[in-house]
Amino acid sequence: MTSLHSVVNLRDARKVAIFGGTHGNEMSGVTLVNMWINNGAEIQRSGLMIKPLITNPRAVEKCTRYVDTDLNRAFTPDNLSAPRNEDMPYEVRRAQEINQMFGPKGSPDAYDIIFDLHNTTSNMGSTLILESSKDDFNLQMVNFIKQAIAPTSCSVLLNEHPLLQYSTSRSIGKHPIGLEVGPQPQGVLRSNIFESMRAIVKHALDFIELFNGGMEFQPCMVDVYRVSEKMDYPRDKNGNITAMVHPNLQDGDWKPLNPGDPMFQTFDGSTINYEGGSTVYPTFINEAAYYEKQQAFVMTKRETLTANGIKAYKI
Ligand SMILES: CC(=O)N[C@@H](CC(=O)O)C(=O)O
Ligand SMILES: [Zn+2]
Repeated sequence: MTSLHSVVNLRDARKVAIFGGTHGNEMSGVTLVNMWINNGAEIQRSGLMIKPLITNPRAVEKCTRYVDTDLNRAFTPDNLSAPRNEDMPYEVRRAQEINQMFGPKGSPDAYDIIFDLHNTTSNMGSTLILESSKDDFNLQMVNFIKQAIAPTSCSVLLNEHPLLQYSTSRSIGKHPIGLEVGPQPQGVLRSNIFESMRAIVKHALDFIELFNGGMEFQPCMVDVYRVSEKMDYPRDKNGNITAMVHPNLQDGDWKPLNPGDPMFQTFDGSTINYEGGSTVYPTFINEAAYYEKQQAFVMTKRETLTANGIKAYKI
């Protein structure tokens, strides 16, 4: 391909974690991880240490997103370094425990790859979530997965925004990767969503095995949707919503929203249009968990990233 992008040598990846139940009511990840804890044959790969973990067992038990605070926002430097005490929110204590087991975040001891399994009530299909546009390993893995499941589509959401990025459970690993599959209601298990998630995890593990085995992956391009802005529902002065996602936008995740297109519908039937200056690609449209986060959907822009080729070197 180009001389700009070459093949780089990376250390092989030996320690892999699969997190489920970071949100206790997202049932595909909870069920798959519990299944793999009982019998890990399906996720074993030669030369790999693969550890499935229920990250928020109390929330899973209650079938709720979280108990005290959102675990997938809790892995901040402040939380992780706070002196331990019993009055801390449960999820902050749990974040410290998980960081000890799979991190420490930013250290050479951290797990190489952490998959975190989520479900959304939005019509997003299968989506891989990246936190860096520069991570050649993850970009190559995503490219491999996309090709493996084609013609079924798998979108890539890049959350690399200075203000909108958050401190995820997976962020303690060297190569954090989220897997978000929907639509699936909270607390519900749907076979199609479960199987899509399962297939993607298996392809990802195949990729890691091939990489460790010495396969060289050529430079590639990956189409991504980069998070640019979040959009709240229209609200009154008490904070109550005054409009719903417009029927034209509902379930239209990843479809272009052009200036002037309908966005919300008020209870008395009037339409609120998108007034932005350029086309965006909304996703997480009407996600149930985001009402409390004042978010009706997130806007993204399309971009093509280029990844270096990669090859493992052994030490
Ligand atoms: C619906 C949902 O929980 N989505 C995840 C996305 C992610 O893992 O980055 C979250 O907000 O934490
Ligand atoms: Zn989630």
